[in-house]
Amino acid sequence: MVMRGAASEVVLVDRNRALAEAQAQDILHATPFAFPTRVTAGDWADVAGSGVVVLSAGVGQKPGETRLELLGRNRAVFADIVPRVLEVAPDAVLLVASNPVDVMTAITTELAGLPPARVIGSGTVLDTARFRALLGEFLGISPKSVHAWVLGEHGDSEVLCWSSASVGAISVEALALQHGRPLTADDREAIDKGVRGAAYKIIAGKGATWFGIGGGIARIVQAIAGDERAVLTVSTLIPEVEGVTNVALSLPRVIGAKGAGDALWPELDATERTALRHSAEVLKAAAAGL
Ligand SMILES: NC(=O)C1=CN([C@@H]2O[C@H](COP(=O)(O)OP(=O)(O)OC[C@H]3O[C@@H](n4cnc5c(N)ncnc54)[C@H](O)[C@@H]3O)[C@@H](O)[C@H]2O)C=CC1
Ligand SMILES: CC(=O)C(=O)O
Repeated sequence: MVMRGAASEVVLVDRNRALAEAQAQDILHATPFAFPTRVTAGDWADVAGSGVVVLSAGVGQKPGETRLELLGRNRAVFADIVPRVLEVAPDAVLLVASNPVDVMTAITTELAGLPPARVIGSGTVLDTARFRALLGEFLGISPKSVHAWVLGEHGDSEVLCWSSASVGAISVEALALQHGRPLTADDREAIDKGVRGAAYKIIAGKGATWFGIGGGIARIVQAIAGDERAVLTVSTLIPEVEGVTNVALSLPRVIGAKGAGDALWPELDATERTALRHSAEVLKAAAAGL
């Protein structure tokens, strides 16, 4: 957030106060090279008046663990922190990052008793970024100029929307052909694996993922703070998707000061539509299991 100038003030709250203070100092020292942000460590009272509260407390995956396996532990953490946040910042947009982020978004919406628009999960903002980055690498094009989306669960059942992936006014497939390097089934599989398996690979190497999600969270906060009406793939509780009711998952949504606005219902091919239904069913079952 400091590197993007997404906030005028950032307060870090962690039950490990020494850690929050150390991180706050370290980040503050980057501000002369970034944006003039006030960065402090604080207690819940210091969250008062926030426009956005990012909820990232809890446990992360150990190597090989799935996101859904974290559910019970992180639900208990959120049952502790969500009421504390609402007590001091009742008007904030809540932005959930803790995993499994879709089910945690549904749980937070319920715990907070807020309209779904005010409780956003970072969802597939990160997977979408990974997809764009890998397609950009393959095509030799800036990832910022690649328009491609990952929908559904932020997790194993996520849906890479190949049918609508484009650059400029041309599909990625046609562009790859124009470049004389057609996108083969093996290329697609490698990109799919690179997106879907990214967290497992990074966690095996360094214990956690930091920078991709940091960039994604900052982008969402910036869109809220600037009331941008930017389209980002985030998770919110949806009454119905592909026949599955009352489930939180990612679709492209319009993000502004009030949180997540309308979904842009994507044009999907039959395989993607089936995969989105499966993803919704996986998430619904995980929430029901709890
Ligand atoms: N949505 C996404 O794309 C991503 C989600 N994550 C998720 O974010 C969460 C955090 O990940 P990391 O920062 O790597 O973990 P971490 O273990 O480094 O940090 C979690 C922090 O939460 C604090 N905490 C735990 N319970 C608390 C409570 N009741 N009150 C206040 N603080 C509390 C801990 O002291 C710890 O410092 C995990 O669930 C992880 O899976 C991580 C990366 C990407
Ligand atoms: C940890 C996680 O959810 C990710 O990096 O995708």
